[in-house]
Amino acid sequence: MGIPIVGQSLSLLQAMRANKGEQWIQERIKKYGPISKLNVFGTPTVLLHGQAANKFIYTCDSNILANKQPESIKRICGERNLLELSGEDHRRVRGALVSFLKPEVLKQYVGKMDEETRMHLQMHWHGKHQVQVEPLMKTLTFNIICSLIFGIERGTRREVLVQLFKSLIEGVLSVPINLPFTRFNHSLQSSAKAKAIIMDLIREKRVALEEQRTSPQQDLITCLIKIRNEDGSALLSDEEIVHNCIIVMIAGHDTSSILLTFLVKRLAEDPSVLAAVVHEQEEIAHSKSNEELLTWDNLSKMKYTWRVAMETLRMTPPVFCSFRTAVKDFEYGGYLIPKGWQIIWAACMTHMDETIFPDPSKFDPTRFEQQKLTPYGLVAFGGGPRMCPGNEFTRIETLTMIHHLVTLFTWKLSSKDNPFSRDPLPVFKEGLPIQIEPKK
Ligand code: HEM
Repeated sequence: MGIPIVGQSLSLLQAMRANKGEQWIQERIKKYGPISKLNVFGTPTVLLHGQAANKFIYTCDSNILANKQPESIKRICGERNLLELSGEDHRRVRGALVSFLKPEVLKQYVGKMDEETRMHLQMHWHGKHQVQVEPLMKTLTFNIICSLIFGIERGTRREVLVQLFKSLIEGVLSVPINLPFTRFNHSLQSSAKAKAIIMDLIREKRVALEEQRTSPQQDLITCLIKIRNEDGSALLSDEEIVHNCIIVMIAGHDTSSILLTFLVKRLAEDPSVLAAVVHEQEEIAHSKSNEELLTWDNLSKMKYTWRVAMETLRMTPPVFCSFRTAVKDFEYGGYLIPKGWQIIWAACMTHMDETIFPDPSKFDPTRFEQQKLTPYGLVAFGGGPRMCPGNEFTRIETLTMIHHLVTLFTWKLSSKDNPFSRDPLPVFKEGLPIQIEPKK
């Protein structure tokens, strides 16, 4: 089990920071097989690996395996956030979120996302010779969430919220010591201010709904206020709305900005993939005027581009490993796993399994043309009842941004080496600088 308390945490964290997490896990699997015990963050832990393990974890009853997040997330987001809930509570709150994040509802927001994307490009890309992709993609996904989730237009209020979220997020993976001047303390203070702003928004939107000045699907907050139980009472408390807006912002903005960053890198490195994406996107661009916003119908024609995104998610999934906790003793693969033990799994290790993805080291978007997706093989968005409810949201923002990038600009990487670490999400050391030129 390694040195007590520290166990294998340090070597795993070091491997992740050096972007060698996959190798670290692979070596353990080679040495000990797909089920092995270790000690991570002072807790006895079992590492599970493989497609069957993915299926078991994703579909396991929450009476056996509970979701487990660092204490800091619970304290910063609030205890009613989706990641902390299980059973009926989880189903109810998740159902409410999905009622806004489902494709039938999101399709009406394609134009709004497109407007945000165009404004972003106007402010941060046009007229520049060099940009840093990673921070810019974060700004983009942040603004898109502000617009669609909070329904806040650009202006002072959005700026205040953006600053609060930046500080709030810095504490999410910090040591939860609440002393003045710790990162965690700043984060808690920012979280309290952000929660107060969201609470004000709830009050304003409730009045707007009563006065019929807004539609029930105007943004996520309005949608959540409007959802009722059969007896007419509110399905979610105001506290639940606030805590879940914060978790959606945290879960939603970094992950999709990472996908967009890796896509820009991939397109710069792979001329044949770039050419096919440009061909698909220019056909769509030529079918409309520059002023016309993208539509759901346009997105449904971006099949190859989305396959490139899926292949990017396969090879560099933003979420590397996740945790659950054993709520009671259970048996898996002939081993007894005791109550209280932690389960760690790097679901994405199946992305490199050649029995699921032949020639797994080759970047090949066309594999998704022929290949029927093996269940629990491609799991960048997780699986089962906790599968990412933001996957459609991600698809819309990714396709919209890539459409504009490849039709408006050409680019090349400023440097050959662009190392990134996992902290735990991928972070490029130099932010991925690129040189850009407008297309003639
Ligand atoms: C490339 C983009 C994204 C990736 C790779 C991603 C990945 C994931 C994964 C792997 C999980 C499941 C974790 C587990 O089972 O432990 C998850 C959950 C979640 N994601 Fe995403 N996500 C992305 C974008 C988004 C977006 C845009 C939103 C919101 C608009 C979002 C909101 C959430 C929420 C709320 C959960 C918790 C679900 C639950 O516990 O029921 N994600 N995500």
